[in-house]
Amino acid sequence: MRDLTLVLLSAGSSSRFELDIKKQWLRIGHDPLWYFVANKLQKTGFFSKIIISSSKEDIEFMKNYGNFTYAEGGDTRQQSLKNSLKFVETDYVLVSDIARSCIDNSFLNKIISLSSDADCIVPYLPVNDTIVYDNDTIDRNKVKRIQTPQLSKTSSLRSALNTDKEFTDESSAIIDSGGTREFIQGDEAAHKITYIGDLNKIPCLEAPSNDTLSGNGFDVHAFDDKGEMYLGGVKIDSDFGFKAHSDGDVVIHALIDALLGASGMGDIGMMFPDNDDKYKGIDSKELLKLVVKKIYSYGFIIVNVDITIAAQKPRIGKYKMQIRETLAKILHCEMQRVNVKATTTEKLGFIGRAEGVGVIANANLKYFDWQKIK
Ligand SMILES: C[C@@](CO)(OP(=O)(O)O)[C@H](O)COP(=O)(O)OP(=O)(O)OC[C@H]1O[C@@H](n2ccc(N)nc2=O)[C@H](O)[C@@H]1O
Repeated sequence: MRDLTLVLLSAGSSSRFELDIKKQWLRIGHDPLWYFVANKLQKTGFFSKIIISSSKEDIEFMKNYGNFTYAEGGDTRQQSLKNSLKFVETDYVLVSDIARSCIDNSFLNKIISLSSDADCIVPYLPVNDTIVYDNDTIDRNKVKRIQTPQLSKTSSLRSALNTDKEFTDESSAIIDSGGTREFIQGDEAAHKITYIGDLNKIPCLEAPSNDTLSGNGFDVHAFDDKGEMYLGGVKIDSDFGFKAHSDGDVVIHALIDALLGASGMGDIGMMFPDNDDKYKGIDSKELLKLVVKKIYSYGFIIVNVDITIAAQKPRIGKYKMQIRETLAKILHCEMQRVNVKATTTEKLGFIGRAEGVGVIANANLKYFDWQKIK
């Protein structure tokens, strides 16, 4: 058995998937698709290391799930592969697209254990349809539908990728550089998810968990005797604002922490450090929009949020509806799923002494149910 590294390419933008969610973040139970695939392949014991190529911002979140080696993706599949090869120390490397999510062990074992001295071992499927190429009908027996995973000699692949030409698979690059490849019978089950309709052709994927994921957020800001006041994205009539690095919208900050908490993405200070000039005076609605985009792209949907504003002043009542409308629009959910409460502390503590405002928020999320759209 060869000493082997697995490279899983998962840095795609899912541009052809036409949903807010990136396909590698579809959930199988509680597991994102990329983790479902990496975990399954890790359990085969075939690989001395598993390298996953993904976008820089996704890698931060992915580290929550597993102790794989993460390589920053590039603008193209080939660039992502080159970046991943920097971490490969074995003579052989198996490269697969995360979107081929149902590779079974017998298929994998057939590729890995093939005794061949070719630079690349390539699974393919025959073509059953009539093929017309540039208006000419061609011999379909000479046509192959190439699949991954492909097994390459690491040195051959590295030198083959030392080119300005772009290839969509390893074997094409290796052949172009004068290397050799051996074809092996592919597997229909190793179908690649490209379009939403492909979800019907991936038998091994189970439905996402129906659990509700709950998170909470808490934030406080002291009053400042100058500046404008915003709460829940709404301008509040007052001659004082909040002491803060941003616009001090303590409602949105608590809500962001509730969303980050429910999705397991840490907290607001990790995502928007309060010593980063980029966020000085920033409209907190922009921070919320960034968080909501991540929530949806990572495969969550927002069920409801509930916010309690503890303040002796300002009076919140007349702003509640406007706050709910503003937040619901940013959260992409109906207004009845956004509840806003206000309370005083009966003049007790720093809030009762009107030194500042405290907010507690709760958010409930579910996983996007892709089974309903396929
Ligand atoms: C919105 C922003 C950006 O402009 O600033 P403000 O406008 O509120 O000042 C920040 O995201 C607002 O982050 P927030 O988390 O409320 O600030 P802090 O309470 O100071 O915490 C900053 C960071 O320190 C960490 N932290 C905080 C308290 C603590 N005892 N230990 C910690 O390690 C937290 O994990 C957080 O990520």
